Amino acid sequence: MTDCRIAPSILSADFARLGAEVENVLASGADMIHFDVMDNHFVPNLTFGAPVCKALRNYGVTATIDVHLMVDPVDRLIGDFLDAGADIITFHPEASAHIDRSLSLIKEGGAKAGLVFNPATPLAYLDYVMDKIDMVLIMSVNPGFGGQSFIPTALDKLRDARARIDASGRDIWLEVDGGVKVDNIKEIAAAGADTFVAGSAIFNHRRDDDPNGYDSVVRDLKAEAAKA
Ligand SMILES: O=C(CO)[C@@H](O)[C@H](O)COP(=O)(O)O
Ligand SMILES: [Fe+2]
Repeated sequence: MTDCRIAPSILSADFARLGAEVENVLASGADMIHFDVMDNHFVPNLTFGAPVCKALRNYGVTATIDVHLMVDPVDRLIGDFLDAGADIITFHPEASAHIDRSLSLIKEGGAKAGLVFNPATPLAYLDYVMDKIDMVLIMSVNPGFGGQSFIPTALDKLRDARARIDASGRDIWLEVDGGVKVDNIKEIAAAGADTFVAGSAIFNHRRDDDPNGYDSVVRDLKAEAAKA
């Protein structure tokens, strides 16, 4: 495979040391930061909002911040995240009454836009908005929590999404989120993903003998993906 981006989900980071965790994981070779926003309504969990994204920017984080909105409704928060410095904003189509409008809000604000597909949500939502999409995010767990197991049917869905992206001729990233580990990333990459969210696989595998704590696991994820 050519592209391979590792996007650590800070959901599994130590929140009390968030700035340092982000700094360390980026210094370990991660390509971007995955920022999971949960509202205890669209998903049964509550995390953090735009002020935390802004705080990371103020701390000095310049890397791509990939905001995964698990909130309903979506539109009111888009402006907050654009102001907070988000580079990519993705949302679940079920959570927007006007998907085309939500995508336009993100793009007009200067960020990349994407749709997120739960395991049982059909890719048909892409049909009439492909020209506004910069990223397709395939959930390989039901959203709400880190540390769940990869749902194997996501592999077929990735292949389907890859075919749609290739047919579009556009530069659209195909991200996968949930249960990505060193021992399954090769198969996931072979199914067409180029951007890999990994939360527990990274933050639960800190090594004190690595210069930045996460060097070994980020290197192993990339090496396995490259074998696809
Ligand atoms: O969006 C979500 C969960 O809803 C994810 O981004 C998880 O945070 C990924 O965690 P792991 O499955 O990699 O531990
Ligand atoms: Fe996520």
